[in-house]
Amino acid sequence: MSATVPTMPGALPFIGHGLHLLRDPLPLMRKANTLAPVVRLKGPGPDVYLVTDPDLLHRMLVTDTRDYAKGRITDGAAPQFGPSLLMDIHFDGLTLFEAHRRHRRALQPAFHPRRTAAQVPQVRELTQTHCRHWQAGQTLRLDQDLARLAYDVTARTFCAATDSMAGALAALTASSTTGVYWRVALPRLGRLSGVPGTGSFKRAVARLRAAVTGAIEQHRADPRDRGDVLSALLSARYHDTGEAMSDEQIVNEITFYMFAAVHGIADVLPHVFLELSRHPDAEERLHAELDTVLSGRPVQAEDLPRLHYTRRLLTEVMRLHPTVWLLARRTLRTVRLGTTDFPAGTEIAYGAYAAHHHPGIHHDPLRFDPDRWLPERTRALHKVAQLTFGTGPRKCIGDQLATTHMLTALATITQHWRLHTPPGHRHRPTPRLFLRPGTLPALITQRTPMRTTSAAPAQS
Ligand code: HEM
Repeated sequence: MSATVPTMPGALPFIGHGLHLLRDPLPLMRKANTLAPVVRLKGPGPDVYLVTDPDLLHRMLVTDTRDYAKGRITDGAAPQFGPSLLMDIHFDGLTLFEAHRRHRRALQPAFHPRRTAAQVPQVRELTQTHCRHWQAGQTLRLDQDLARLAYDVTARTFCAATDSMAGALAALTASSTTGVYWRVALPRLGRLSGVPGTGSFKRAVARLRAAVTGAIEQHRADPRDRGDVLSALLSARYHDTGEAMSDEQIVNEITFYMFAAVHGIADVLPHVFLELSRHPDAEERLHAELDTVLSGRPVQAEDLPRLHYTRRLLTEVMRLHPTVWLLARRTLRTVRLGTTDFPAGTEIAYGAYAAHHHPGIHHDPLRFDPDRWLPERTRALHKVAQLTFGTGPRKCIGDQLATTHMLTALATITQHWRLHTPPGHRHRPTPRLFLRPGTLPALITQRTPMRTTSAAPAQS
């Protein structure tokens, strides 16, 4: 079957492309786009087939999704976090597809838009408090500083929890991306105890699980809806049996959600400020929109749908710097992709980074252009043009929540502050499990929002 699939150049004996994937995978992803609809990556373990063609991606993720399991993600992450929605979930008598649908249906109400919108004041206040320690003229490590904000926002909106939970989340994030990535990139090596991040990662997961267990006890002792995700999961029920989830399952879910959620404010927002530093025209338009829509007052949930340019900017930053840049599937039966049949058990990968940089999907893909997301222009785009949160039945369940948190924090910060990377700063992102911004210094200056009389939606 694989005779028709070209192999990515540069494979090394024994480890194949493993070292490239650990060291500098982003150029490899762009190169794959130029080679073929499906490209073989060699590994120390089984070969992985990276799908780059947009129509094949759509088939794999949307129309033929029943033919695939999560594969490596489950192998790499489930033993550490416990099985949860992101991974392969099994219920007796149901196919993998049906089991996922049943589980997702029970969890979905926790992410209802009304619940998410109700978190805006909390996220705004946490951001305002966080920024109080900033001083004009100061240079910050933006990557570290915004990560601290992300831990606070995540701990409070997911578990109504305070500092100790945020501390556990910080420890997990610091130790995790390398350790988990090694397990996913090189599953066999990942089982060895000397793999970077392994010991501290396991301790950090245990610490966060203990903190979530403590939060469950507190919620049970005082059972009221705190507006957080945990309150909603405690009242979640399976539609067919009316059963609640076990506490262990809730801990699995919440631990993994928080692990994922941090990366919005912690990783996407630094990339936003990087792009604003590079594109003063975009910064000017952002400020103009915020001043027109907010007129100097703090952002509210009702403002978010009117921040059209801010949303486009965020979408474009996540196109160029997609946090979840590479994902995997495993075929459950023989599937045909293009002209090749792949037998059951084949490892398949897809990447938001590759798709977002594919010249057949995006015109001039390296160019930063928030207006490519204007409604009249998106209509012409391929269905897989936006894979930041995946697509199809396995699309991110937290996409709206993450977007709401990011927009709220971004609007609150940029109303009053400019954060510019110093001239000559060389951006070195770290693509591990998540695409992180790397070291990102930023000089802070203050700005005073213009107070306009009109509160009409901005036409930017
Ligand atoms: C900027 C932040 C985030 C990004 C970029 C992101 C990205 C993604 C992507 C690309 C997928 C698709 C996975 C696949 O195709 O295999 C996904 C799935 C998922 N995400 Fe997120 N995510 C983010 C935030 C969150 C948050 C806040 C949560 C909290 C609940 C979350 C929970 C999940 C879950 C549970 C899934 C699996 C959904 C399913 O299989 O039904 N993510 N995410």
